[in-house]
Amino acid sequence: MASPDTRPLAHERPENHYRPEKHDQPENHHQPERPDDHHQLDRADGLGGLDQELASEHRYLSAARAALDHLIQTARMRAATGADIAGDGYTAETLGRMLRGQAKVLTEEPGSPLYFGRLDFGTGPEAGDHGGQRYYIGRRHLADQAGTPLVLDWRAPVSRVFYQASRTDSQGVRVRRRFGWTTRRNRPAELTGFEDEHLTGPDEHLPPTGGQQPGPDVASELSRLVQAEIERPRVGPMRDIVATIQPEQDRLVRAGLDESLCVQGAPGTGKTAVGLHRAAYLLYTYQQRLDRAGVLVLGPNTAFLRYVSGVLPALGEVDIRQSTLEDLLARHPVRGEDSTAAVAVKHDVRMATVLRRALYAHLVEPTEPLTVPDGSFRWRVSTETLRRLVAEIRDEELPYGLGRERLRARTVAMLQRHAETRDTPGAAWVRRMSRCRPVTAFLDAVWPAVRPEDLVASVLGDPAVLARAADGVLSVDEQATIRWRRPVKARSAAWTSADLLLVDEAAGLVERPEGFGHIVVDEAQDLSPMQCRAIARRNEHGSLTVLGDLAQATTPWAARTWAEQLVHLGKPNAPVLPLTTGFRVPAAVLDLANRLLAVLDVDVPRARSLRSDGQLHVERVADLPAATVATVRSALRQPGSVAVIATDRELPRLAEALRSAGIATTAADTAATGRTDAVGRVTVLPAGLAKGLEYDHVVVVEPADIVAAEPRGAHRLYVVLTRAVSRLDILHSRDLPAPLER
Ligand SMILES: Nc1ncnc2c1ncn2[C@@H]1O[C@H](COP(=O)(O)OP(=O)(O)OP(=O)(O)O)[C@@H](O)[C@H]1O
Repeated sequence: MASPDTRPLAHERPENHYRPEKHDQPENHHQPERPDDHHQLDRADGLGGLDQELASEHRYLSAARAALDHLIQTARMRAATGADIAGDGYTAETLGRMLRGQAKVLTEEPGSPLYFGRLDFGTGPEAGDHGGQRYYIGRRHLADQAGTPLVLDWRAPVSRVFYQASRTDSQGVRVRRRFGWTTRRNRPAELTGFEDEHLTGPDEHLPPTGGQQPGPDVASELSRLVQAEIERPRVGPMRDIVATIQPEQDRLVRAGLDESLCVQGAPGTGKTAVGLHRAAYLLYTYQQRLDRAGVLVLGPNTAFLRYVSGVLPALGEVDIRQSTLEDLLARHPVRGEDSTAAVAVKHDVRMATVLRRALYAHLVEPTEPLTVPDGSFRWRVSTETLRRLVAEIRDEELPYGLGRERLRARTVAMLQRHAETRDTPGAAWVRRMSRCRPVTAFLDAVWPAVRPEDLVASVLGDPAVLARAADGVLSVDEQATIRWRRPVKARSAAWTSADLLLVDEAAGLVERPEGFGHIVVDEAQDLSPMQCRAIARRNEHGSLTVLGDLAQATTPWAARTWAEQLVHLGKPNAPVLPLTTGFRVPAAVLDLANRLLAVLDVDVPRARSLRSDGQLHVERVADLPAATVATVRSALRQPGSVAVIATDRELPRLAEALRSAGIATTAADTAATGRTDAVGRVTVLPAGLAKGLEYDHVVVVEPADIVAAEPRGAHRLYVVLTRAVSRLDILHSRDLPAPLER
């Protein structure tokens, strides 16, 4: 990349923060500012100089905006003429699509800030090639017409320094500047101030964040703009954290494409954010490799995916597939339902052995020679040779379908050897022999083609097939649990969700599925071994980012250790790296939730919150619906989102009480659409859907019921309590679960 031009580092002042008075009342902050977040400048201390500095920043912004406008116009013009200049229809269409896409991406975020930070390198040896340079860092690369970079992409190598440099290790940076912006609908973001950290100058200490000490890796001198961003009310869907990625997160985001990682992180430590930013980083850095292979992000449910769906497009990445595992495996609609016991057996890793055995039971040892007529000749392959070929190919452990094709090819090669004694058979001869009836009949008898659906239907529908394949693997009772009551053809089977997992396993035995270059797996603690295998076979040659928290494991088959889970995911050597600094949950709430860890029986590091600003309120009440209405009413006096979380059983009567009281609510299935109008501010959410989501104010109703509702109820309660960004109300009429009692 060409090096950005050097600009004079004029007008520097030692002050950490600057915001001119005229911008005192922004409407809607991109990085919210509160008047007391910024040191107001003493006029005698050089306001004139700082005004000049801000004026100079505004001039830079104007230049950047002009460059962006030019880019947009050029892209639009090219999109309009692209079809005419391309040589053929296909190229025209591809080019047109690309250019239209480019124009769209550029114009889609007219209001968003073009950059969020600036680095001024010093001239000492640590600055290396960057000595004396100044770089602006933003979401996208932007250059002027001459090609001079005006804004560097946050993923560019030098941008790493923006996230990693500190006073103890300045990495050559003299000043790191963060910009404050306000955004207003349909208007360009307004630059309202900036904040400087002098990393090599005299010790200018930013006030500590207060409350608990942050983790060792997090800058103990947390920037006020970063603090404000972390504490801002949550409205609408999840946003990117590109301006405020912390050093411990940045190290995970920027790990190389060949590195598989497992991130064990307590609630709100930014696992999801890290996973999404990592996907964007990898696409930028390894574009060619990943353009072909693709990147997949797997999330636990559609509400969660909807909540996070805006993050990657905001980072300019629209070609990343985001899906639930169920949707990824949905070859057929789900029409049936399993008993709890049947689901447990079908998700058990032993089913992989059962299916493999059932599949390979189709192989039959050759018992007679193969004879193939060829004009006036007849070629013959002996029984013994055929047996040897089958045994050799079996040992190669190819997918079953490829094994069949290899047997075809090797058999024809044998025939060819005979034919070569008379003639020189060419490609057409090989093709003809490959498809001739005797060869295909031989394959059908010895190595028959098997469809995955038929295999699963025969295992579940034919007790004799199941008994043979599951002998010594599943108990007789377990076999009875999963057996269909009568045989059903695959075509008319009422597949259950767990059956489709078996069909996918079977398909993976028959053929290699389409793989991805990188897969980000969120909430990975909840995956069953069979689900892990479905991911592993799509990632044989790629790498994984595994994100999760053993303490939040709520499924019956959830992992107890990462070592075990990583084996099923096919990456046994991936390092398990902790994230322990909480960005969501305030300290008071986290302290309460952490008390549950003692009964969860998992070995995880505790989270420490960066936030001391939250509120926790626990109240025993006689009338839960009435208390919920009163609590939500008072919650609505504050900005931000509100969620009422309870068991499935409790929720309808709470929703009804809210409705009767005239409080509009959003149902759980639309909970994550990011509506910010009054109707969408209150969500009623079953405890089972809360995972991965967050709300400013959470009202948890009757925790004891949440614990009692399912075998891993205490884990569920831990998830539910840690959804709160600012305020948590716990309403209960029964005794609280023991760990929560004071
Ligand atoms: N460096 C950061 N700067 C600002 N906000 C951050 C940062 N890291 C995380 N956050 C915010 O903290 C919240 C929690 O992040 P995220 O949902 O990624 O955490 P998580 O570890 O996946 O949580 P959970 O396990 O509870 O689902 C989000 O709102 C996210 O934007």
